[in-house]
Amino acid sequence: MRSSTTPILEARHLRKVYSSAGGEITAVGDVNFSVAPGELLAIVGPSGAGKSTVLRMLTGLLAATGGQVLYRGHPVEGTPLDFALVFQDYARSLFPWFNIEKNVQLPLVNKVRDATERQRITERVLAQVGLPGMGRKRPTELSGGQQQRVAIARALAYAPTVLIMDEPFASVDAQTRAELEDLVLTLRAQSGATVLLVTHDVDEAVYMADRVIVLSRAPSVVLDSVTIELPRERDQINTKSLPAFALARARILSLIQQSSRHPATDTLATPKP
Ligand SMILES: Nc1ncnc2c1ncn2[C@@H]1O[C@H](COP(=O)(O)OP(=O)(O)OP(=O)(O)O)[C@@H](O)[C@H]1O
Repeated sequence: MRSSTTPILEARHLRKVYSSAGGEITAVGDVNFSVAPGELLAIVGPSGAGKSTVLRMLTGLLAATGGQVLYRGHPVEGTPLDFALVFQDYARSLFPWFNIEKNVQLPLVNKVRDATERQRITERVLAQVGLPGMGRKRPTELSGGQQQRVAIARALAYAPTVLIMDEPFASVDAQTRAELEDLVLTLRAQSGATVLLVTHDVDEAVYMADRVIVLSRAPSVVLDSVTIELPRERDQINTKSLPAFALARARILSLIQQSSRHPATDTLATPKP
């Protein structure tokens, strides 16, 4: 998708300086980008580039030191109600003492007042993520991949306008990872949601995204915004065999490698006076 339309989300001169006992660390230097409605935007960069920090600022969970996040043209103060978040650590994002249904329904309690309707939505999303009839089980009775499906179902139940995912598939095996990537692509096609995905995995970013933002080492800036020239319908084997896939992958990997070879001088902690 091209971003010729009005952006739904914008990062303007985002900056984040963390203060810790050892001094100050400028994690995010000056990050600027915008996201079009319905776009799937992946954010990649070297380890420690500040990808998660940028994502947390976009969600309003973390205050920026400088700059602004705009959602539909308005500054974000606190997480907008139509955002849903999925993180890497499914084991900590599900409540082990609640069954699957209850876990999926928790964020819906204030949004959908009618309990029967909540139950109907829960059953629908569990079927959509391939876990029909599993609602009465507890998270510990499910595999890691199944637990992450529940986390995705919970986000989906909320019918978000913007789905934010931070390394959502990093803790599952390669086969499950591929299945979950395809699941998110299918759900995104059905819902039309805007999706932001932080990932370490350049192949995953190219496979899933419409566009990939490449961050430099900290203090990060956007090195490039790479539009992925692949058909919208993706397939784990055929898409990855296309020349356009290899070209985008090579370009992004080379940017990350170059960035890693030239460490930014102000990455190191500056001791407090
Ligand atoms: N709460 C915090 N307090 C102090 N420093 C932090 C905090 N959170 C992150 N940092 C530092 O900010 C920098 C960026 O961290 P962040 O987790 O955003 O990067 P990342 O690109 O997501 O990393 P990775 O790819 O390794 O997951 C790192 O140097 C990290 O140590």
